[in-house]
Amino acid sequence: MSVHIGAEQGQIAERVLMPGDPLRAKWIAETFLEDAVCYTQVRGMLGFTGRWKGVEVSVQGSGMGMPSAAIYTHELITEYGARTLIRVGSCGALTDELRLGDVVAAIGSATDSNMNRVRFDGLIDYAPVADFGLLRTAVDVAAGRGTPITVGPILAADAFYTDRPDLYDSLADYGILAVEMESAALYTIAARHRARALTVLTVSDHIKRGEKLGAQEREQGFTRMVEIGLDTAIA
Ligand SMILES: O=P(O)(O)O[C@H]1O[C@H](CO)[C@@H](O)[C@H]1O
Ligand SMILES: O=c1cc[nH]c(=O)[nH]1
Repeated sequence: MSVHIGAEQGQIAERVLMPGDPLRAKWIAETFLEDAVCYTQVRGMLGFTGRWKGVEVSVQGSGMGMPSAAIYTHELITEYGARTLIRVGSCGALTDELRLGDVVAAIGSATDSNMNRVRFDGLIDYAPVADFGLLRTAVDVAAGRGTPITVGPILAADAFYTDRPDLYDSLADYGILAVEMESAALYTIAARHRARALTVLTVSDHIKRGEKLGAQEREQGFTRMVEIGLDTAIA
C-alpha cells in the first residue's frame, strides 16, 4: 500500500489515465468506465478502476505541477505495476495554429523544472519524450474518430502565473505549441522504469489571445480527448 495512493495490490490496472484534476478523474470514471470502483481518496486525489470496451483501465488524479504528478507517476509504476500512463489534461495555447478546444498530443516536453537538473547533476539537459508507439496509436485513433489532433512539443512549466510571458513568445518561435504543468515529469519517470507514457491535452486557454473555453465547450473538448486516451490505452 503506497503512501499517497494507499490502494491494495491488484486494485489498479496496468493502463492508467491521469488527469491533473481529481474531479475530472471522477467524471471520467462515471461517464466512460463500466463498473468503476473508487480505490483511493487519500488527500482527495481520487482514483478509480473500471472497464473501457471490456478492458480494465484506471483513472488517477495527479494534482497540479510536477512535484505532485511525479509522486503519482512513481507510485503507479513502482508500487502498482502500471505500464501505460496517459495524461489527459488542459493546456494554454502559445501558437496561432491552435484554437480553443483543439486536442494536442505532446511529442516532447521542454521544461523549466529543476527536477532533471538535479537528476543529471546539471550536466545534461535531458529531453523528456512520449512513447512513440502510444503517440502513433493516438494519432491513428484520432484519425479513426475524425478528431483533428495536433502533434508537437509543449512546455511543462512550474508556474501557472508567469512573470516571464516573453519566454512563451520565444518558445513559440521554436515550435512549442502549448503550456501545461506535468508532462516532463511523467515522461521522465516513465522512461526511467521502461513504462510507456503519453500526454494528450485539450486547449482550455489561448495565452496570446486571452481566450478561455466555456463550460460546455470544455466538456465536449475533454470528451474527445478522453475517448482518444482510452482507445489508445487499450489498443
Ligand atoms: O487540467 P490539468 O490536467 O490539471 O492540467 C493543467 O491545469 C492545471 C492548471 O490549471 C495544471 O495541472 C495544468 O497542467
Ligand atoms: O498549465 C496550464 C493549463 C491551462 N492553461 C494554462 O495557461 N496553463
